[in-house]
Amino acid sequence: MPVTDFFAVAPPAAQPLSRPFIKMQGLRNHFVFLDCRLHPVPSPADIIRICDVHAGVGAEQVITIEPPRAANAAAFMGIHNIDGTVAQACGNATRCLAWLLFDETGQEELLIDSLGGPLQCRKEGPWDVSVTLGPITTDWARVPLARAVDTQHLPLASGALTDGVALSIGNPHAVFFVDQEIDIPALAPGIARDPLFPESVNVGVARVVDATTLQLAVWERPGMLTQACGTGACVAAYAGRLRGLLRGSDFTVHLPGGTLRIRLLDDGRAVMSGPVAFCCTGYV
Ligand SMILES: N[C@@H](CCC[C@H](N)C(=O)O)C(=O)O
Repeated sequence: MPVTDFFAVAPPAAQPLSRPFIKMQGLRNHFVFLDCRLHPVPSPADIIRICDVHAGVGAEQVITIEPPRAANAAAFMGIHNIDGTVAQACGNATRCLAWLLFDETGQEELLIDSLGGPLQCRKEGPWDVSVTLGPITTDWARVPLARAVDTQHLPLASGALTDGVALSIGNPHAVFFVDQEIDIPALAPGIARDPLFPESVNVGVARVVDATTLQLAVWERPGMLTQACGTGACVAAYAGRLRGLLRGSDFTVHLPGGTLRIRLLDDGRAVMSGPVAFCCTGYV
C-alpha cells in the first residue's frame, strides 16, 4: 500500500478536526507533507505551528501537495517556510515528494510542478532520488537584488564572509567561499538581512576540498542553520566553477546532514541526487 494512502485515513475520534501528515527528510533537511489535492492549504499561522517542534511536529518546511497547474505534472508542490512565507524552490523537499509520488503511482520518473515550473524527478535507487533544478542565474534583477551590482563579487561583508556570489535557482542564494571555521549563526544574518536582498537570501558558506568537492553549510531563509540545502548545494557548485575554484561538471557536496551529487548541465540547470528517508505519519 502506498505511503500516501495514509492521507485518506480518518483522524482519531478524539481529534476530529486534525488532518493526516507524512514526514520525510533528505540529509536531515526535514519536511511535513500535507495532501491539499482535496483539502485546503493551511493558513500561515497553522504552518508556523506545524513547523514548531515544541507546539507541532517540527519541520524546516511544510510541503503542500496540490493539483498540478502544468500539463503532465504529477502534482504541484507548495513550499512553506517556518514563518509561513512561501519559498520558490526546495531541492531536498522535491526529492522527498518525488519519492512519495513514485510510491503512489508506480512511476520511476515524473514531473513535479512548482512556482518555478515543472521539475524532472527520477528514481535513482530505492531511497535515492534526483531532481533537475534551475536554470541558475546571476542576473541581479532575477536573484533578486535591490540594485545592479556585480553579482560575482558582491559589495558587502559580514566578518569573514566577503566577496560572495549572488545567484537564483528559483530561490535566492548568496555563496561565500572561506578557508577557515566560521561562526555562521553570528555572521550569516548580517548578509541575509542586508537591504541588497529585498526578499532576504539563503546564505551558503563553502570550503573547497578539491576541484570537484565542496564542504557546505547553509543559513536558510528565514533564519536557521540547516543540516542540508539542496538548492544551496547546486548554486555553490555553480558559483565555485564560475570563480575558477572547481572544474568539470560533476561535483560532490558534503553537508552536515550528508552528501549530494551535483551535475551542472550546459544550459545552466543542475541535476541534484541523493538520499531520502521516511520519518513518520501522524495527525496535526
Ligand atoms: N532546504 C531547501 C530550501 C528551502 C527554501 C528556503 N528556505 C528559501 O526560503 O528559499 C532546499 O533543499 O533547497
